[in-house]
Amino acid sequence: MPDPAPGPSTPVSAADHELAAALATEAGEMLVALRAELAGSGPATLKREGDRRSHELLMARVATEAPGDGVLSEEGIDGAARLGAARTWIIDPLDGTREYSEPPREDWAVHVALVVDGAPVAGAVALPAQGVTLSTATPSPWPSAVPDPPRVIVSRSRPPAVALAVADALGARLVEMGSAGAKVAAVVRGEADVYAHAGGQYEWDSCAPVAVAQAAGFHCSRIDGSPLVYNRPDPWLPDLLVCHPDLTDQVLHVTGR
Ligand SMILES: Nc1ncnc2c1ncn2[C@@H]1O[C@H](COP(=O)(O)O)[C@@H](OP(=O)(O)O)[C@H]1O
Ligand SMILES: [Mg+2]
Repeated sequence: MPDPAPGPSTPVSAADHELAAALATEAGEMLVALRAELAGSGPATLKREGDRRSHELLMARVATEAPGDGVLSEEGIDGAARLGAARTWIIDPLDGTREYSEPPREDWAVHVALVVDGAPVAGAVALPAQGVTLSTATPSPWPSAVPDPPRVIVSRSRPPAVALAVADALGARLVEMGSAGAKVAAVVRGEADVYAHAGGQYEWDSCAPVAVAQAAGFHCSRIDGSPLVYNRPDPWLPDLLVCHPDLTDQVLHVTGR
């Protein structure tokens, strides 16, 4: 009999997967309603109130539903408690804040992930304007065949040179989209094949998307192929590769393994 695979020392239950999905969906529904309520009030108000209200909702819900766990949120004040916690929730209350402030754009997301021993073990990415939540509670179908030409998805405001180099090497078509969560969701849903990012991001930008993509069979790593490790003292995690497993070797050949 083979040795059991190494895994987190703290059990993760079905309830954790369901909680991640429920929280991301709930915050997303609030954000959709808030966007309608604030129609006409301008992008700065939408950005400020969207970030703040979603963070407040999620912090209150985690405190009630998972009281002993640590939390790291983009909009919170970080402390040392999460580093000593056996389980830590890593949350981006509104990813693609800029796109949220530009209705009717749909490329923004809510990220909720649970990290144990540095690994995202449960997570959800809500795409509230599309009425969709991807989660580890019900993993998305395994990747289907890569089309010809493949599609490389990039930031609409700051596409990194590495993504353009990958697209060039693969003879791929570029697809522009806001939000890290929306881009990873597009890969998981078969609307793109590679998301290669470099130059800046934080753990909350990629943690829940990576939980969802890994559960659906996609390759997830740093841009050089090394593992993504979460809940470190410094949440700066500037690069990311999520791609169709059939393209991993070709992409890593370009991005520097
Ligand atoms: N160079 C950089 N430095 C810091 N954060 C970056 C970044 N490039 C992208 N991000 C963050 O990654 C998310 C997706 O960005 P993009 O849409 O450009 O791909 C955004 O998160 P937020 O909207 O939560 O701030 C954005 O702030
Ligand atoms: Mg973000």
